[in-house]
Amino acid sequence: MDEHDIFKLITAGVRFTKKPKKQAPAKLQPQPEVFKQEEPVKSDKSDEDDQETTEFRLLAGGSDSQPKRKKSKAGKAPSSKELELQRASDEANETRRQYGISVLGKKVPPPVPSFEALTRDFKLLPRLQQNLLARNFDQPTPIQMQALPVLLQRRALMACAPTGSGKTLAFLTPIIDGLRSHKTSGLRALVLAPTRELAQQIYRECAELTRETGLRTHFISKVSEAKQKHGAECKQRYDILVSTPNRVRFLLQQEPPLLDLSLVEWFVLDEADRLMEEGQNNFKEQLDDIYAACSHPTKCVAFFSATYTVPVAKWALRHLKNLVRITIGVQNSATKTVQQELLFVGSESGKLVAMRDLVRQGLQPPVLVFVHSKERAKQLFEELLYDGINVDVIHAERSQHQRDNCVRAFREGSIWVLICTELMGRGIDFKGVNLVINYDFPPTTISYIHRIGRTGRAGRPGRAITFFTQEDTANLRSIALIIKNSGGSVPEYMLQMKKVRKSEAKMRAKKPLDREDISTKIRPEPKIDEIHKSAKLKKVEKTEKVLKKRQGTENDLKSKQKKLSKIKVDLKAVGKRKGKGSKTNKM
Ligand SMILES: Nc1ncnc2c1ncn2[C@@H]1O[C@H](COP(=O)(O)OP(=O)(O)OP(=O)(O)O)[C@@H](O)[C@H]1O
Repeated sequence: MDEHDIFKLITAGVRFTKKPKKQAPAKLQPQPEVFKQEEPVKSDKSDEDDQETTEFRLLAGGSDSQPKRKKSKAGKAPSSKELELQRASDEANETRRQYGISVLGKKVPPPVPSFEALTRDFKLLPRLQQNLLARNFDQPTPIQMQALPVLLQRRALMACAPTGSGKTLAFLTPIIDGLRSHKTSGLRALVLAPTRELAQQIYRECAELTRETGLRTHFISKVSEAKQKHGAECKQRYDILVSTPNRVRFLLQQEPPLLDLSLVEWFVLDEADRLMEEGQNNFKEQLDDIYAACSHPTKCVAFFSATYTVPVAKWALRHLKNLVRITIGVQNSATKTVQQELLFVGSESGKLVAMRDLVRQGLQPPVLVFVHSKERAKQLFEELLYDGINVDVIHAERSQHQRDNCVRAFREGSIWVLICTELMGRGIDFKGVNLVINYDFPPTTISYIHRIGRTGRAGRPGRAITFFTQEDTANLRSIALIIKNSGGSVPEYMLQMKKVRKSEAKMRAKKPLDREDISTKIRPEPKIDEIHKSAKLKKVEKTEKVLKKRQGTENDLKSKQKKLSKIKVDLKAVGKRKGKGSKTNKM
């Protein structure tokens, strides 16, 4: 079995043989036969769910789009046309079952089993055909098999397929085929991704696929450059724009706007669930403005991700006409090509010991290491650099130039270990990453699925090690379940742990644990007055809580709270001046 065979098998996900209705629990059943566009997606109350917004559902291969067998009138034999339709539909469903493809929607076109069938049936642009052939891919992946014909028919699509299963090609090919040749009218396709690195990667793939088609693709690297590229005086118009939402919105907000999106026929969101997240520092608001500016009445809208949340599905069902939903394998699950391990390291300082142990045993580069903040990324970088490891670090505080260099060096193999934050957790396709280390426990299962998906891509095997301490046990059960569901083994006690309340899981996702610094430096013992002050601060906070609960006049409460917060600010200022001196580290 070669790499490609493994890829096909793995990305096809789990297959289920149809069981009689009585035996299968309701939540494991495929979707109902008739597709109801208006019906909101309900959150499955499955045990695995540790987040309010996460939808875990096992979907059987097959389709609700299957034409129902017409009863022949008064025993009349079906016509040859009817028989032909039935045969085609049975064949499509068999392919779907074989590759773990589930579809929801009306009249979903059959999956295309080969690139030859695709080019023949859809008469793909000849130059695009050649560019696809040049990639030397033997066969479309399951998501490509089903998403390509759907998008080539310009249907609205919400697609969910495992990490590293070729979703990028699944949306770029129909865009390029749909646009065909360059037009000077302006932008006709917009692809949005949550990070600059991912947008740049999509742009590079688009540049390869559009080679010699005449189509012009642009990636907004610097907004300052965008004025010349897109402003009114710009003569050379682009056909496809790949960007992050904030850059696009910035250009739309200029007076006069530097972007005209009224001709956009293709609107694609990669990592759609991340882009649609609401709340502070999220993209949803920007996306609303951008979507409103894409006023073309018949634009094709497509959402892609390896994970989906209920609000995204609800939005799609409410706003997109004639929507098709595709799921490959089990929704919101980790890719099966990754061998996953959970490693108990005791305490924060135990992580450095474990890391050094792994290095001593011999790391097989390239290795990606995830931590939860830029501060921690810098700290770990210093430590590993000191150990003489060929390491670099990437986080939002580094300049664009530094980030680009870092990504390039890691791709080229001159950097062996790359420390990163959530910034690199999604979408980035580093070829051949052998190992992902979750130095800091991922804040959510969704984050875990994406982080470990940086390895084990395109059918290659990968390995992921997740460190956990006593403090991380709250989310341990849900991640252990993800590992179990993707074929890995985990100790039984982890699965028996208490389920975290949704509110707590949500809070943890928003506010990760306050962890001890990563350092082997010996720190001075805290001075007595500092200990005293931190105890006093705790007391103040406690009193504040009690006051909030207590009934009393509002004014009284407010003035007391004012006094307390002043004391708190003063104490914090003292604490800050003393800095990290109060922390101890045992290493
Ligand atoms: N048909 C194919 N056969 C083999 N490899 C493929 C095929 N299509 C794409 N690939 C390769 O698979 C790798 C992963 O593709 P891609 O980055 O599109 O994955 P993805 O599904 O978007 O992953 P993620 O969810 O992590 O963003 C890429 O290196 C790509 O070149």
